[in-house]
Amino acid sequence: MEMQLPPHEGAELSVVDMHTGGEPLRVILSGYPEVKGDSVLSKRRYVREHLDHLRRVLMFEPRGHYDMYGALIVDSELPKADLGVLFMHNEGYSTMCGHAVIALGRFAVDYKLVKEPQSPETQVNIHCPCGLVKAFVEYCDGKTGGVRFLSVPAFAFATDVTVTVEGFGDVVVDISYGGAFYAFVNAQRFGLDVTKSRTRDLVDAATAVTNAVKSQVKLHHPTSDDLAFLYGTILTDGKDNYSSDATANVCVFAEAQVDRSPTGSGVTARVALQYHKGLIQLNQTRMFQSGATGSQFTGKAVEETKCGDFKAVVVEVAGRAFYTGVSRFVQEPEDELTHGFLLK
Ligand SMILES: O=C(O)[C@H]1NCC[C@@H]1O
Repeated sequence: MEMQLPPHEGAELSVVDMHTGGEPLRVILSGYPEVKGDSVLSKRRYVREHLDHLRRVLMFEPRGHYDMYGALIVDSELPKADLGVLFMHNEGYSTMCGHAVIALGRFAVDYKLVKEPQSPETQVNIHCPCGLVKAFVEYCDGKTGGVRFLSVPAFAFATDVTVTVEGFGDVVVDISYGGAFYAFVNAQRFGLDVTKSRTRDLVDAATAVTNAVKSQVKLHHPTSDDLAFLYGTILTDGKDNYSSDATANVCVFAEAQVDRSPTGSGVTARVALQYHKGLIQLNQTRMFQSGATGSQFTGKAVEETKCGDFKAVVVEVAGRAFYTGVSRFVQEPEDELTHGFLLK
């Protein structure tokens, strides 16, 4: 049987689906109108204000699901960038996404968004809303492989901050930035284990922390107000002292969305925090494991730098992404659920 749709009306959107450590990435190939704005950050504002219906179509059911994640490739204003990208999820548009950068690195080489690929690694400069991220894609005999990236300067924003969390009382959290801000807490504080507890219990605790930090701590970022918001909470196994063993964490971000991967921007922020606390040295590679799927990324601080007045580090994260398929979606005008819906 031919893989063709019967005659139909309505808009079409085509995508390539990938995953990195189990976390989906839907890369949008076509179907979006021009995204206006003279910078990636202003384009992020533009899609939020004018094109949000398309995020719902591609992220929500029946084409996506509660935990779907997407990437829209846009032009960048930076001469050094090979591409710009906007990230989307169940609640809106994030500023950084490591699992997406790992997948997009491969995608950019395979779909020829960079000039001549080089072996053993091809560099792809990806302009994310948080800034320029440099990805290095293994490339051999015409095939792409693992990806490592150097993120924007990452820094510990505040440590040992006490917040009052509904249902749990006073909780001490650390807040760190890895292209997006996260709160970090040892899951033990809630009697939970990031690798064994029910996902729902981890989500409830992490969401309560996120709500508390959002309402009780004012964040700021030295370069842009657009970056100054809490993206999520990462519950950890507390194994922050350097070890050759992996340390596990679960990231709950956006609207109680659960990352299946170890979270690239979360690993970046966590390494910055560990470095700030003197628990890891420059170029000491640590393994980070997703409590959700067991998938792993490596992370290491490679250089000291500054971000405004914050002492910061450049963090390198590495992982692997895979293709899962391609889809051509349609929106039939008679379909009353065509705009998308979510079940909580
Ligand atoms: O790997 C990351 O950084 C992302 N994964 C989903 C949530 C974060 O944006």
